Amino acid sequence: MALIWATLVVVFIVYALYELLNNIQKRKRYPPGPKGLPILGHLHLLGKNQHQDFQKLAKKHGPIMYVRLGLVPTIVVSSADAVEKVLKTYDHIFASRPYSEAAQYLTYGQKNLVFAKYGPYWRNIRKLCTVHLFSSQKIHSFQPMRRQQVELMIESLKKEARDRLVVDLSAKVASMNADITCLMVFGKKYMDEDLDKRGFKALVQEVTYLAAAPNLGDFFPFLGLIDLQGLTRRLKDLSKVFDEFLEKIIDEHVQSHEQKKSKDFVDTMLDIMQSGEAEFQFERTHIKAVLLDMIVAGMDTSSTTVEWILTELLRHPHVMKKLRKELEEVVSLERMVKESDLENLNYLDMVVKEGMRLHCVAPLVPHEAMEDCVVDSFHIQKGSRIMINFYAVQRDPNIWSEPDKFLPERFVGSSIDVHGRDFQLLPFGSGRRSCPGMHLGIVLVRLFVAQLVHCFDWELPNGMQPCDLDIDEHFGLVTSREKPLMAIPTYRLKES
Ligand code: HEM
Repeated sequence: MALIWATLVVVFIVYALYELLNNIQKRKRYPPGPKGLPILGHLHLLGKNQHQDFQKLAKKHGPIMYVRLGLVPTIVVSSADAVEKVLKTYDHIFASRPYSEAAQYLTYGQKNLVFAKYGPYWRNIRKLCTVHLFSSQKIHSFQPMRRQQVELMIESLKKEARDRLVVDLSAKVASMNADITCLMVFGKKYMDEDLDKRGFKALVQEVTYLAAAPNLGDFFPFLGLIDLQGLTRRLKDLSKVFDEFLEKIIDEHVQSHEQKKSKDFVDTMLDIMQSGEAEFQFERTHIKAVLLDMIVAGMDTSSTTVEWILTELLRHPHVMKKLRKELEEVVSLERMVKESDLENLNYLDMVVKEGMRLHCVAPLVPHEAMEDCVVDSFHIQKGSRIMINFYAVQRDPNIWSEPDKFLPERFVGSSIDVHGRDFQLLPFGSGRRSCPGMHLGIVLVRLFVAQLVHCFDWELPNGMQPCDLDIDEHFGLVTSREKPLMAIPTYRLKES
């Protein structure tokens, strides 16, 4: 009898606690959001372009919106004010990254910088990359190499101009940027075939596509093993290709390590690993994970930004003309653009800012809440995925007039820049997880755009009119043009 009473008391206490917790939860005010389905939550609302789907939903439900992706509570942030709260006021709470199958398989269990969980490992790796790759001194030291690579691209375009060939500008810029990234990080160039017959551009794009595709394994962990969509199999295949390539690079560096006078980034990381002096665990897999970051984040972002800016210049000939006039005045038709010219090109600066605003290459960036937090009186629970919709912010009609138009003049007399302090324009993010490659990215984008506009007149193929040039997007962690940008160059500088 005593046992029955004791059991009843325990059941009653458990029930009372459950009710109490439930009531506390009910009193918490969660952000508004659309009605979801049982089990799936809101996954069915996501189509090909998630940034645009979320933008439409946020117009109805507000800038801090709750959706449930399978089992994962998700907060979508879509206004400059709300982004400021997340990336500045509560940056210490939202600075982590969520688990994903992509991060798991491509980056050796989140050992890279882009997907690493917030904590001492991430802090150390970030410091290492900042000192040895992204410091102003390092960026400056690669200037002659950048000039040489840009000159090579211009020479090859001159040949194509003589033959009146239609050029795949997307591929041209991507290939030059791949060479620059390889020289900077690995100390030498690699051919497309060194990686795989599909080449750098295609494989890097596959990485950024798979990293953002809604993989059921991310939202229902037990489905990861079944891999209903076949996405995880594709991730594993990709990871094998990159792993073999990175192993080869590390082996080459180990073999030539002692004889080398000047050390590249891989040598520096090997030194740190071999010295055993790192205050954190640092082995071969960690080096491979960080190198993969540099290939993916370094190669695709800058060239995709250039691709979008050139697209808009071709769609707006009067802007192209005005930019060319500035280049003629500052640089002259006697010579190519030098990096030292860039600071004198004010209209170029506006064109680049407007291009980055309109075509945010990283439109939807995932963060993770490390603790419960209240933002704008809404409760956000620990472990929630936070999707920052930079695309929605940068096209918000409450901030930007005619937000879908390409209007560089909107920056005349404006102090807004892209460095992470102005929350209405954040192509590089802001706060702890903001882009460490920002200064390098800005130099590359400004240099490539200026050089291509200064050295060549560009004509669309098959008599296509500027207004017919499409701006269809291929959504991914980096969002590029759906189809490559094609144009015919005519060389315009005075031949010496
Ligand atoms: C125009 C060029 C670029 C753009 C628009 C861009 C944009 C971004 C954005 C939006 C983020 C995420 C910010 C956040 O989580 O809130 C990011 C992170 C990152 N970017 Fe860039 N990026 C560019 C160039 C580069 C380059 C050239 C490199 C390296 C060679 C690079 C390396 C990284 C890395 C490693 C991270 C992860 C940082 C972390 O999680 O701590 N990026 N970038």
